[in-house]
Amino acid sequence: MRPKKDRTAVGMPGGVFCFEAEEEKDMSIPRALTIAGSDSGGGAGIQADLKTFQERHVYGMSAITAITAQNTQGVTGIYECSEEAVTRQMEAVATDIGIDAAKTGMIASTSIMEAVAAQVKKHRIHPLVIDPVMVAKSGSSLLEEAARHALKRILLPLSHLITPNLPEAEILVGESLDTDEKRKDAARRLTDMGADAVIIKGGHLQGNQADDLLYDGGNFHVFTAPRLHTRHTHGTGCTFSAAITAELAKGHSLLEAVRVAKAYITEAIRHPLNIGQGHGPTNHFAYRHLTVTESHH
Ligand SMILES: Nc1ncnc2c1ncn2[C@@H]1O[C@H](COP(=O)(O)OP(=O)(O)OP(=O)(O)O)[C@@H](O)[C@H]1O
Ligand SMILES: Cc1ncc(COP(=O)(O)O)c(N)n1
Repeated sequence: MRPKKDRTAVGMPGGVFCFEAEEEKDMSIPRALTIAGSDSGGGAGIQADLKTFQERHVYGMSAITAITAQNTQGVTGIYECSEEAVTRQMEAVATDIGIDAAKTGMIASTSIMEAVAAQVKKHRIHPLVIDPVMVAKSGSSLLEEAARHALKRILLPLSHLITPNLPEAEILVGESLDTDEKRKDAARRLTDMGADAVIIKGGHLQGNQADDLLYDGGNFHVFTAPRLHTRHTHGTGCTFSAAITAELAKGHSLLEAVRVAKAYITEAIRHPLNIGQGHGPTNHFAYRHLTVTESHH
C-alpha cells in the first residue's frame, strides 16, 4: 500500500492522463479494483465499475466472481467462478500492480466470500467498499439465501464503507426501515457489526427525493438529489459505489468521495442512453459535461 495522500493526477484536456517521463515515479495514476460479477449487457457489475473508474480518471482492474448472461430485460444465466479463479485474479493484481482502493459487488456464495476475505486480509486491501448486492433490479437473485448471513459475518467487518440499498439494509438488520429514525438506527447497528461507515441509499424510497443517509461512525450526513423519473436505472448502485471507490483511491475523504459520487450518479441517471428494451443502463459519460471543457476534433 502507498501512503495516503491526495493523488488526483493531472487530467489533460479531454480527460487524458499524460505524465512527463521524469514525473513517472511520483505521479502514477490511482488504482482501483472491482471484485464483482460480469454483466454482459454492460450496465451493471464489473462493466459499470470499470467504466466509472475510467471516467473518474482511475486505473481500473477486476476480479470476476461470476459471469452473468444479462441484458436490460433480465438475467438468463449465472456462471460462478471458482474460488481459485477469484483468488488468482486478486493475487495477480495485488502482487504486481497494487491497489489504492477496492470494492465488491455480486459475490454469490459463502465460499467465494471467504476467498475474497482471505485476499483482502493477506494484501491489506484498504479502503474496501462493500456493495452488498442481493437482487438485480429485474428480480433475479444474485446472492444465495444462505450467503446473506455470511456477508454480515465475513465481508461486513472488512468494510471501510458498506452501501446497502433500502431492501438490502432491511435484510441486513432484519426489520423494515420505514422511518428516518429506523434508518439511522440501522446504520448505527451496521457499524456495530463491524463496518467503519454505512450509506443507506435512497433509490427505493417513496417520494420525490432520492436521498442517501451516510453514517460515518460518528455523525450522520444526508446526500440529497431529486428523484428522476426514468426506467433506466440498471446498475445505479454499482456505478455509485464504484465512483466512491475511485475517489477514495485518489486519497479523498469519505465525505468528499460520497459527494462526488452522488453528483456522478445523479448525472448518469439524468441523461439516459436509451439502450435496450427494458431497464437501460445509466450514462457513464454524463458527468463529463460538468467537469471537462474539451474540444472535439
Ligand atoms: N430515480 C432516481 N433518481 C435519482 N437518484 C436515484 C434514482 N434511483 C437511484 N438513485 C440514486 O442512485 C444511487 C444508487 O441507489 P439505489 O438505491 O438505486 O441502489 P441499488 O438499488 O443498489 O442499485 P442497483 O441495484 O440498480 O445497482 C443512490 O445515490 C440513489 O439515491
Ligand atoms: C453482475 C451484476 N451485478 C450487480 C447487479 C445489480 O444491478 P441492478 O440491481 O441494477 O440490476 C447486476 N444486475 N448484475
